[in-house]
Order: sequence, then structure tokens, then C-alpha cells
Amino acid sequence: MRAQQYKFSQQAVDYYLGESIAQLKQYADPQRSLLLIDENVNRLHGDKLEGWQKVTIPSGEEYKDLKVFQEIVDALIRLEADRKTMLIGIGGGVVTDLTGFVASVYMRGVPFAFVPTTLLAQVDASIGGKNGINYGRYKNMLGIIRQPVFILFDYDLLRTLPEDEWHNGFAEVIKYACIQDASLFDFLEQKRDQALSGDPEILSYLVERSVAIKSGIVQEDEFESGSRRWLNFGHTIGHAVEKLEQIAHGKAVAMGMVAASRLSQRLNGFPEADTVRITRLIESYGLPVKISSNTEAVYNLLRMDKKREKEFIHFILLKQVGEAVTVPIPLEQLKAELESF
Ligand SMILES: O=C(O)C(=O)C[C@@H](O)[C@H](O)[C@H](O)COP(=O)(O)O
Repeated sequence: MRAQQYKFSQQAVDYYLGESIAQLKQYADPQRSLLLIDENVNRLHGDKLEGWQKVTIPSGEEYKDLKVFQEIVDALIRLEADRKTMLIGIGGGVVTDLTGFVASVYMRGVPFAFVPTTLLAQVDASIGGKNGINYGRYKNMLGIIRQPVFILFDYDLLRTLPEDEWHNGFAEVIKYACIQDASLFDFLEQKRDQALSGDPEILSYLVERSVAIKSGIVQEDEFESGSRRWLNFGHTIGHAVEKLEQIAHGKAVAMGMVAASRLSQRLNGFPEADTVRITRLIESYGLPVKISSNTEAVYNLLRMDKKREKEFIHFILLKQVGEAVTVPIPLEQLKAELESF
């Protein structure tokens, strides 16, 4: 196990990398904590969490909504959770987002922590303090930026992930390579087989490199007025496609990254050969690259992206592999570009 601490504006966050979920009692008091745990994770790993009070959360993005938020608040009231009760979210991004959001508003804020159990949650969703829920057709429309007390990364939990969910997580790792780390991009190309087969050494490297890249960017711009926007590479179109097609986040981001690379080619001088390279890498990790959604429907959702300011969207493009830039694109121009794809 490797312990690290990252300091953010209101909270220092402890990371326990390569720790076992069975050791959770070392970091939180079962008498003063409540586990919000994904129902599948509880079924598969609940035996390692005896002696904790649990509230189970249904599995799936469709549950990251106001209704489940309300059910969790009801459970907290029923269990008489007070201001010192720590909420520990154990599951994928849905559970960590919901836990952080409920914890941020219940009694005006209680402490919280995460045990991310999917690759996507370990490399992305659990880090950086973005917590929230979807609202209607819009992704993460209600939310807050607030940091957890700690994050426990247990790599063994990834072994029980369903095939599809496993591939999903690689989309966000590829994103980090595209926006900030060309050598990680080479590594992902060269070590694809070991990465996909879950080779422990390669996997811990990929998680820890991703965690370091994301944490560094968030430390620099926690409230997303500059470099943090880069973490949204592939997400502007991706979020719209995710909602329209009801597909997994990683798949939608994969398609969004290919679209953003093509846009980078047209508007930012990004070499065509690199769009081809990104597309190949994404495909080689078993992720989709082609969007078949209705263009107008994509545009109508994308108009409400959080990076919009009046008639512009701060769109994330690439300059080269490993270097992102934010370019304000007028909505009308974006519409025309989408139509021409
Ligand atoms: O942490 C961030 O900042 C990100 O943009 C990371 C994204 O991968 C993540 O999906 C995030 O939740 C999207 O945020 P949103 O602000 O576009 O809803």
C-alpha cells in the first residue's frame, strides 16, 4: 500500500493506493460511519465489510437522480446520521457522485470518503471533488465541488468487473494520454494486451499515473476556470451521446474523443495522422468510435453543456497528442461542424 496526500483548497485528501477494502476500519470508525454501497459490490464483496452499517444503492447511471438522492436522505434521517457521521461511497461513479453530493448538503455538509470499485471510478470519478446528479436529459446538472477525506484504491476489486465496464475505464486513461501525456499514449499502445488482461503491474501503473495527472490538474484549477476544462476532452459531445443512446459513459467519451480529434484537425491544425492514431488506440481497447446519433439531437443537448458561456462553448481540442487547448467555439459554428461530420 502507498499512502499519498493531495492538498486542495478546503481539504487535504488521503489516497491509499493498492490497499484492501478489508482494511477500511483502519481509516474510518464503523460506529461513526455509514456505507453507501452499490448493490452488486455488496453482493460480491459485502463479506469483507462486516460490522458496518450499510445503505445499498441500485446499480446503473439511471439511478444517479433526484429520486435516489431523496431515498438516501430518508435513510440518513431514519438511521439518525448526525453532522459527524462519515458517509463512505463504495461503488462506481454513480455511487461516488451521489455520496459526495448527499454528504455535501445533508445537514449542510458531513464528511465523506470513497472506495471506487470500477476502473473508471478509480482513474476519474472518485478524484477531484465533482459530485452531483443528472437532471432530466442533462448530465451532472446539479452538483458541487467538494473533496472527500480519503480515497481507498483496492485494485483487486477490479477483477470482478463485467467485461463491458472494464473496457469503459480505459476511455478516461486514454483521455489523460491525449490531453497531457504523450508517453502514456505510447505506453497504452505498446502494453495493450497486458493492460486489457489486467496485468497487476501495468494496471497499478495506469491507475496511479491517471490519479497523478488528474490530481495535479485539479490542484492547479479546482473550480474549473482554466486547465481543469481539459479533463472534459471528449465529454462535450460524449455527454450528449451518452444521454441520447443510454450508453455507458466510457463508450460515449470514446466516441466524443474521436469527434473532438477530428474537430481539432479542422480547427486547430491537429495532424490527421494523429486522429487516425487516437481512433486506432480507442478501437484497440474495445471502445466504439462512430457516432450514429441524430446531429440535431446531439446539438440540442450539447447547448446546455456547463462549458457554455452565452453563445460560445469552451471546447477542448488537441494541439498534438499530449497537449490540449481550450477554444471558444460559437454555437452556430459547432452546429455546422457537427452537420458536416
Ligand atoms: O473532473 C473533471 O473536471 C472532469 O471533467 C472529469 C470528467 O471525466 C467527468 O466525467 C466529469 O464528471 C464531467 O464533469 P462535467 O462538469 O462535464 O459534468
